Amino acid sequence: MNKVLKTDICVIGAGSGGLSVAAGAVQMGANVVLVEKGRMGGDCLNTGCVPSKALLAAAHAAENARTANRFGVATGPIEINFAQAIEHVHSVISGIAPHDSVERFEELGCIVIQAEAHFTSPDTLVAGDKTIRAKRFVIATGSRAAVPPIPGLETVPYFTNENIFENRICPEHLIIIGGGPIGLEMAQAHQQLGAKVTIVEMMTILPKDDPDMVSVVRDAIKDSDITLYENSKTREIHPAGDLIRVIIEHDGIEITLEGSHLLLATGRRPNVENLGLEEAGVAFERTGISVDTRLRTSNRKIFAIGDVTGGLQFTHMAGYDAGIVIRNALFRLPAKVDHSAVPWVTYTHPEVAQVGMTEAAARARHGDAIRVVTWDYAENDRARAEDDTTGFIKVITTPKGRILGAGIVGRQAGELIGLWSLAISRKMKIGAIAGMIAPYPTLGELSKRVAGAWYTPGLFSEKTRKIVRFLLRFG
Ligand SMILES: Cc1cc2nc3c(=O)[nH]c(=O)nc-3n(C[C@H](O)[C@H](O)[C@H](O)COP(=O)(O)OP(=O)(O)OC[C@H]3O[C@@H](n4cnc5c(N)ncnc54)[C@H](O)[C@@H]3O)c2cc1C
Ligand SMILES: NC(=O)c1ccc[n+]([C@@H]2O[C@H](COP(=O)([O-])OP(=O)(O)OC[C@H]3O[C@@H](n4cnc5c(N)ncnc54)[C@H](O)[C@@H]3O)[C@@H](O)[C@H]2O)c1
Repeated sequence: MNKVLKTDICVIGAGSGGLSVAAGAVQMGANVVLVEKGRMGGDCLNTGCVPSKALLAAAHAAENARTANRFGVATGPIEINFAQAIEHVHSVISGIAPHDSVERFEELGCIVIQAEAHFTSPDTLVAGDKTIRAKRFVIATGSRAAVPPIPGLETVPYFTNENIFENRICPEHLIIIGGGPIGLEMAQAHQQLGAKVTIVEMMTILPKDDPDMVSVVRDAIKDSDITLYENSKTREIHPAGDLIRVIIEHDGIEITLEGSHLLLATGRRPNVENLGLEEAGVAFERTGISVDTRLRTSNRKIFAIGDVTGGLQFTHMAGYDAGIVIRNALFRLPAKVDHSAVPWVTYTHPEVAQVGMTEAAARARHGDAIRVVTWDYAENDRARAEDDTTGFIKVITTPKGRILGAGIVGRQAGELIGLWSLAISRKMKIGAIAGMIAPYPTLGELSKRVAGAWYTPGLFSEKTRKIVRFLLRFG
């Protein structure tokens, strides 16, 4: 008979969420069992954030070399070794992997089981030849690429995020279905590394972001050699000799595309299958495991975090969820999730970053009782010096200046959004940002200037002029 392992916390899935719970809980004195069926580090390390940003870094190097001429730097024709770019991707993964490894987690004091786990009852999990009983379980099994029901798809080879970073030959023509963050980041990475790229999106690109910002990204994509079809239905897919034929409907017209490779980037499905969720009494839907604001499932001793809950699918959210679970499970504090200051960034060129409410969300909640201020990169001296003046920052406040949301499209938008995340989470008013001293010349000045713009109508008004003239009478 299996030996039963008894523990305080059992975590299923060693990705961004599961590793954060395990590392935090064990270092705070809990006994922790961590179960992982695949590679330690999950999607983010192996097939998500890390490889995609590493590939983008290689692509940016190519693009910078290609455009260096405008600074008077001649590079001559550039040569791209795609396989070497992929080597760079894998060396970055290998560099980070020890931090997420079995060895490190065992050293921290966790028992790590490398097997697929499933519940057999509300308080029992089986993983390989081990049976685990835990005071609390945490399901952090993540998500996988959703495969849309396109007729003929099964007749051709295709990439998803799971295998594209294994491809060492630059695609001659990469057709990408889906214009969300994965589709756009991979489109630019491959185009800048030498591939011809076509994107087919059934709605509009980046549908979760502010349309004003998205239109700046759309212009950049159209200015590059990427072909973009929005509002287009993919009708069918066939092999065509060595090529892949994709038939789409765009503006009522049938268009036939032929590519050497195909990437599906059409969203995610939560990993809820074969987990024994019914046996555990854990309710779930197609979109993910249902959780309350404390991330408890319908079985109060089982929590679910990260992508498997189908919420905001980002590494930093899986990490944030982990903190909520630790407070609930270890300290018995009724900590609840607060999504009012969640940032996200899409690493296109230009980057798009958002935190808090978009303008549309703020209008839906507050009607016209909001103020919207913007400031252009073209007015920023650092952006001019670096010859990258595309983009703007937009901030949404209440009439009294409480910050509701901020969006940035442009160079380093992801680095700039942190200030606004802090401001919203600390419920700061826009005056705090306007009063900050920003070093010159930095892109950070964009934040100060947009906050200053909030005061411009009042500051340079007839009323202010009258007050100043009155005060000047006294010497
Ligand atoms: C191409 C791409 C780029 C991305 N870029 C970014 C980015 O730039 N920034 C960002 O914030 N987010 C990004 N994301 C999203 C990010 O990767 C996910 O939000 C994050 O990995 C979710 O973490 P998780 O812990 O919920 O799941 P995962 O990291 O997927 O981990 C789940 C783990 O559970 C294991 N598992 C599943 N079922 C079982 C089982 N039954 N038994 C045992 N183990 C099991 C899996 O093997 C996996 O290792 C990107 C995603 C993709 C695909
Ligand atoms: N920079 C980042 O933080 C980053 C990067 C990549 C991924 N991610 C995370 O991973 C998630 C998944 O990314 P994603 O881009 O796959 O998903 P997504 O859901 O964000 O976007 C998928 C896109 O595909 C389109 N689509 C769906 N079915 C289609 C079809 N049959 N034909 C044409 N278009 C279709 C959708 O309209 C949508 O625009 C993201 O939502 C995000 O949470 C984050």
